Amino acid sequence: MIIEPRIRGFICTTAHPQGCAMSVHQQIGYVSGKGEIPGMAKRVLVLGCSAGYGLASRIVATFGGGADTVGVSFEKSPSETKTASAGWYNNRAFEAEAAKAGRKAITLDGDAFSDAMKADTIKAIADNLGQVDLVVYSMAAPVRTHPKTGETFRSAIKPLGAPVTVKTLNTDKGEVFETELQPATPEETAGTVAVMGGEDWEMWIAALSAAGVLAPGFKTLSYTYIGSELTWPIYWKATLGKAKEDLDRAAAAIRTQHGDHAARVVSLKAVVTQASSAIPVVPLYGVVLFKVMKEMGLHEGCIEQIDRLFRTVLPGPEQLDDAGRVRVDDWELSEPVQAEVKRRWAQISTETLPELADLAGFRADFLKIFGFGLAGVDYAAEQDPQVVPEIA
Ligand SMILES: NC(=O)c1ccc[n+]([C@@H]2O[C@H](COP(=O)([O-])OP(=O)(O)OC[C@H]3O[C@@H](n4cnc5c(N)ncnc54)[C@H](O)[C@@H]3O)[C@@H](O)[C@H]2O)c1
Repeated sequence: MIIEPRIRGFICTTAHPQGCAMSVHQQIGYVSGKGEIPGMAKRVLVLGCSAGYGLASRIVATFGGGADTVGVSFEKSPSETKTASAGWYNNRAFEAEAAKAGRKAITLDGDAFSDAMKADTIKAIADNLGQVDLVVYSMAAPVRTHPKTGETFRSAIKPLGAPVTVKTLNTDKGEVFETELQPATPEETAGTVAVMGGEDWEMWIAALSAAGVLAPGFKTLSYTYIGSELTWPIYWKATLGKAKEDLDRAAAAIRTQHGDHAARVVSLKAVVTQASSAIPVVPLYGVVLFKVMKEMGLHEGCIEQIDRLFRTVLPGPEQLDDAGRVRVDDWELSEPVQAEVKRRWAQISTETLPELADLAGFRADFLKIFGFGLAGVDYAAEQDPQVVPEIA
């Protein structure tokens, strides 16, 4: 079949197998081109391994650090007539490239919040890697069924306390408009913390530790977003921020149990992923930010951020913020970048968008998540949705 993008709001319901393979291949090329990262963990577990920051972490671990990996994600497999989700293709492409490089890559697909997936993962680690030295927690999910109580929680992307009026962007139409967002109820806030907070991360570390598959001196990282005050009303000072604050609590609890260096929350920059595209305000902030950072020569996507995290930031002298977090959002939040973003933000409208922001770049990045718009892929060619072609 000929596979084309089918976009519904902020998701694309199709994915291109060869395009996803090309995207993985290009990210591997970026990391390999920078050479080896000395001293990196050699046995790595990535939770949320199939897309965005988790996929980038797995790629950097294997192709920068020479690591064997176990990855966990929740993706949809293909049928004869339907494409898989992009992450499923990414996983197959990653496994093939890792095998070619002589590295182990075992991927488990299913609900990482469940006890069953934790047990399967422990077995996969014990059978294939023995233990892990690094656990990356890079999950972004809309719902979580609690493994002990069976209760299902949903995250809500809402402000706290009072309604807020914010500028946002319809990325399909290229229209900037104001919208009023209603505040979360206490239950919605608690639900968001239950889904995106630190409890599941702690449960993973407890389960891995009890099973004896964490190597002595292991480290675990969980990713957060703090961002600038332009996005705070819907992010950092909103339901998602409450969930992310809970990661800081969880990191401290893991450190108390496993040592001062065992757990860190890492604050990353805004990038285009499936998770971030769904948050109001963030795409508008993103299109302005990307244009400014590109003009200043500071732009990074997932792979550039995560490569910098493992190659430069973590091996360097430890620099933590007041809450004990590692910061790789330093370029995004630097004074010159934020001053210019804020100047443009005050002027942003549907009319000024083409001049002040990079909507075309955002749209291209969004399509790339699903394997569309990559150079070197023949989109007019027939594809078998059940086959991920190898990129030579
Ligand atoms: N995107 C950004 O701009 C940004 C910025 C800073 C920090 N972060 C953080 O990075 C982390 C990853 O976000 P992303 O944007 O890369 O997300 P993403 O949507 O690209 O990837 C999410 C991953 O989670 C997996 N997943 C979702 N539900 C699952 C489940 N129940 N079981 C197993 N796997 C599941 C998906 O399969 C996928 O691998 C999040 O903590 C996010 O807050 C993102």
